[in-house]
Formats: sequence, C-alpha cells, structure tokens
Amino acid sequence: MQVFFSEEHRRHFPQAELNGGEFVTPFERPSRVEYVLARLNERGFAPPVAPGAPDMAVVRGLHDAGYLEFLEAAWDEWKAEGFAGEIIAASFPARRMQIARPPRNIDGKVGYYALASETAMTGGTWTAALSSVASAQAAQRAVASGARAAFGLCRPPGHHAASDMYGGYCFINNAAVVAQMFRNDGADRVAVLDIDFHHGNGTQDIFFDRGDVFFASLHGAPEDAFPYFLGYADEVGIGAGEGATVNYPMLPGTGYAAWAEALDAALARIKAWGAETLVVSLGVDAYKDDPISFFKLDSPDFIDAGRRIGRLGLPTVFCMEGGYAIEAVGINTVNVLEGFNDA
Ligand SMILES: NCCCNCCCCCS
Ligand SMILES: [Zn+2]
Repeated sequence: MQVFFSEEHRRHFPQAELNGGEFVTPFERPSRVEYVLARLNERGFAPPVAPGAPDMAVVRGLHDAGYLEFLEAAWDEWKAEGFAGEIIAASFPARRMQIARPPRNIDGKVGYYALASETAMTGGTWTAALSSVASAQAAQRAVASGARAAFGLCRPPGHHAASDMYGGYCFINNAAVVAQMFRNDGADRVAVLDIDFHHGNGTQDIFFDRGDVFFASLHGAPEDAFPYFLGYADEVGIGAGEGATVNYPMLPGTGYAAWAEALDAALARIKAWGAETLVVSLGVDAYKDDPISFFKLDSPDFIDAGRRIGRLGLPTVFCMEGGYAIEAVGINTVNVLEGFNDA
C-alpha cells in the first residue's frame, strides 16, 4: 500500500491549544506523523511519496469560496489588526444571532468560520492544509489508477472541516475531497467510513443532502464528546441524501466488542447501499490511552478493524485523521493498514 505524505505539515504547529482553561501544547502536533512514519518503515512499507501541488478545483467545489479566501488571508489580516498571538476564535455567532453574515473584522470573521476555540491557526497553517489535501489527492489517484488501496498520511486532519467551517484541528476536508474525486472519476456511489473517535461533522455536513456519497461514522456520543452538536443516530440525511448518513454514537468506556458491532453494521450498510469505492477517515483516537477520548480499544483491535474493512473488498483510500496517544499512534494506524492488507 503506497503512502503519500508531505513534510510541509510542519508549517502548522501552533504553540498552544486551549484545553480546560489552560494553554497546553497542542494534542495535534508534528510528532504524531513521525511515529506513524517510523512504524511504516519498521513494518516494511515502501517509503512515502511526496505529493505534488493540490488540485484546487475539487477543493473549491466542496469548500465555500469565502471560507477558502478567509483561510488563506487570515494570518495577514490578524497581524494587520495588531494581534500579537496566534489566531484563536473568541466570538461566535450564537443562538438567535446573525449566523449567516460574516463580519468585516478579522476577529469576528475568525469566530464566524470557527466551530471551536481549541484550534489555533498560524502563518503556516494554510500551506500545511494544502499539503495535507495534496497527500489525500495523490492517494486517490493511486487507487483510481488501479491500486487496491493507498494511504494519505494527512496532517492537519480534515473530517471536522465543513464547507465553511474549521475546527477540531481541521481546515480542509481531505476525505470529502477524495470522495468527490472518485465521483468525478465516474464512480456513481462512494462511501466514507469515519472510524475516528470524534464524529466527522464536517464530512457529514458536506454530503448530508447528497445521495451519491454515503457517510457512516462511529464516535463518542455527542452528549459526551466533541464536536458535541452533531452525530446523533437520528441524523440520516435530508432530501436526496436521506438514508445516506448513518451515525453510531457510543458511550464512554465502549470497548472493542461493541465498537466492532457498530463497525460491522456500518460496513453492512455501505455494502447494501452499493458503494463502489471507499474512503476511510482513519483516526485512531478510539484507543484506550488516548488523552482526549473515551473508548477502550487496544492496539491489536485496530488490526482486526482493518481486516473487517478489507473484507468489504472495495478500492480504498485511507486519510489520516486523529490519534493523540503519541507513542501508540504509529502502531495503531499501521495496524489498521496491515489488517486491511491481510484481508
Ligand atoms: N481540548 C479537548 C477537546 C478536544 N477538542 C477537539 C478535538 C478534535 C479531535 C480531532 S480528531
Ligand atoms: Zn478524533
């Protein structure tokens, strides 16, 4: 399985994340991918290939133009406003306010486009996000050219990014871009399976009213887990998309047996729906020692999960999402890939 990865991810490393009223070292940090790279090498994967420039046409087809302009210009505008720190959202369009009118002021614009305050942006975030989606796109092209599967070692992740929202460490929705590329290549039905601990609110939102891309997510129940405000089991899609979204929210302490039941249910739905290609939002923060999650999967469970996904028998692109138990993120991520390869 070919891996695609860009060193440009390093341009995104905020100095702080707001967590529990403190500024801490961001959980989503560059060393995460170093552990994945080391494990890939240890397990004999071919050296990762650096992607070329991103194909912005498909990115623009999924993300709002104003949002992309905001992401690209934010740092300069933030600095021009005289702010000394990194970009952190502080004012949000809350209930019964004007939620569809972006302010002119950059502080207001940041809050308009952000879904949470934990995700800081720096002068290198935009470039890093472009390199991340370029890795995902290169993985899609490898599969579109005949490979059974490929892995976009994407950093920053993407599944929380909606067409016009960033947060949860995400800016451009890599998995959604890959799904759209499969559609553009002629696949009538594409499925996205999100096994990250956190609900892929951005991916769901992008495809919620579409009947050509199926979205299935296993995640911490929104009552208890970020992103909190999406991911309920009664969210099934609207309009042409009705029946093309399925959510499996699960409670704190969920172990692999129950999680695997949800995985099998999701895989059965994807198969019954008639998906021709599969995109996996590969987060491994369902791991028992993950610092910001509450499931209890152990490392061998990720091998079995990969095997179950592989048995679906679909051309598959894996996009790296979360996983914050830094010492284990490499083992757990590569375990999924190896389980898939063994299927
Ligand atoms: N400060 C702890 C809350 C975490 N909030 C963002 C989580 C994003 C996960 C991305 S996979
Ligand atoms: Zn996550």
